[in-house]
Amino acid sequence: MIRVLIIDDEQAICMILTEMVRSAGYEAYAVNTLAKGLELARREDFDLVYLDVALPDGNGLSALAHFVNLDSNPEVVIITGASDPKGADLAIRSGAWDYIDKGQSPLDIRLSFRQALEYRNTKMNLLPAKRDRIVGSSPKLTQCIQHMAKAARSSANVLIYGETGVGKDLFAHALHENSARAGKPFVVVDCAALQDSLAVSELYGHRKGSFSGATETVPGLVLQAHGGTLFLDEIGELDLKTQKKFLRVLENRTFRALGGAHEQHSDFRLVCASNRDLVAMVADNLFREDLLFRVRAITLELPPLREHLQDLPELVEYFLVRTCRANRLPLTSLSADLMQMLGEHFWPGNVRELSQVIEALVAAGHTADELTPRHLPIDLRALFARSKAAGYENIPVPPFRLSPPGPWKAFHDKAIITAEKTYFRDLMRFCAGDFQQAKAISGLSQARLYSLLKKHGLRAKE
Ligand SMILES: Nc1ncnc2c1ncn2[C@@H]1O[C@H](COP(=O)(O)OP(=O)(O)OP(=O)(O)O)[C@@H](O)[C@H]1O
Repeated sequence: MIRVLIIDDEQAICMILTEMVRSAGYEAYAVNTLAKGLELARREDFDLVYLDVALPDGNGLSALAHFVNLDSNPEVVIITGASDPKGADLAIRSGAWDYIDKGQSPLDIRLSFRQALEYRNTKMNLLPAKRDRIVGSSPKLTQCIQHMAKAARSSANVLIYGETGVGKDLFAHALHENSARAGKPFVVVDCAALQDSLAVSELYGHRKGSFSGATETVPGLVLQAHGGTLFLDEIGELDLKTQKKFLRVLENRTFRALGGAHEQHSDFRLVCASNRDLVAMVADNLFREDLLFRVRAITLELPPLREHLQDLPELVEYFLVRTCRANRLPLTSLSADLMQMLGEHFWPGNVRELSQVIEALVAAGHTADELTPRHLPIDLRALFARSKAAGYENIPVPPFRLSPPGPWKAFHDKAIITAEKTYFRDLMRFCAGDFQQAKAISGLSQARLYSLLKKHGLRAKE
């Protein structure tokens, strides 16, 4: 939807322009001071700005550059009650789309409006997207690239959704590269690795002496992203306390470092990624609804690889060339039956899994003229066979994790018990039940080995 901002202190002009915009089916917002106009335009995206010259708190022409350089890069039409050729010349040279006199006929004003919108439409659709390192030209992927490029031209917060390995990080980076902030910092926050106790210091920084061990004043990631893009990867992993604090930062882009006396400001554009279903997490009280609304002004959903298999040959070629080059090996190719096998696989790990499969293939078959199914690692061959036999529809989709993984301690304890059990089962199998040999290999004391075997229901030969 086209959005138009009107900045004029004359009520009548605001009404005429608002009426013109709304009757054309678009959104109009009118304010009567420069400060309010700038504040609104920095907060929200506009396609077109009508800017008066003589405003109560400043001169519109002098503020023109602030509007032209906004992330949304709106078209600006200067409106004046006292037009003069010098002012018109200056306005156009400074990036305004048009310069109109309030005394012009309504017909002329409408004509200028239509032309500005036509220009805007052409500009928005024709700018080619920089693909960064995104490979693939299927209709699905092309559409995602177009959405990404469109999102990049606004300043709205973007949430990138998709299963693991579909390219969320890649798209987040491409979005930054396509935005007006390209060339400025692109700061990644790995929310899954953010430890609860250190989250504040990592995000907002700390002052020297603010806690034992704080020997230096360190800027946080939020400040490092000033002028550029802050990318919150796996935002669903943020704990509720950190979510609450970050929501406040998002509202006005100000924060306070640990031990800091003053609020600091960071002008960052926010992009987030998640492979978890944040809506379900909201229902389970694991994610704040207000934060979700803020971060998903624009949503970009990336398809799993099995839904754009037309890209498989291009991706295979890309990873093959990349792997052979990195290992200084001659370029090789894939046999037709191997290609067919890859095309029939379900790809639960998506493009990341494909890149790993190609690396494994090259490692196993770099001396062969051609890579064939026999160069696939045995477990992959078995997996491919299983998924082929089961048929796509019988294999559970590796979805967003719909239920929370639960507390870390329970997960950790369970994982340890499983690993222990595997170890002692393997140990006793290797030793054919010989307790003394098992004791020697494991390095455990007699009593400890007994108790662990008992715990896991295993028995030794006396
Ligand atoms: N379309 C693509 N073209 C080229 N490489 C891709 C593409 N999609 C993904 N990749 C590669 O696959 C790997 C995984 O991508 P990425 O890390 O962006 O996925 P992700 O969706 O963020 O995964 P996760 O949710 O696990 O963090 C990376 O090496 C990335 O470069």
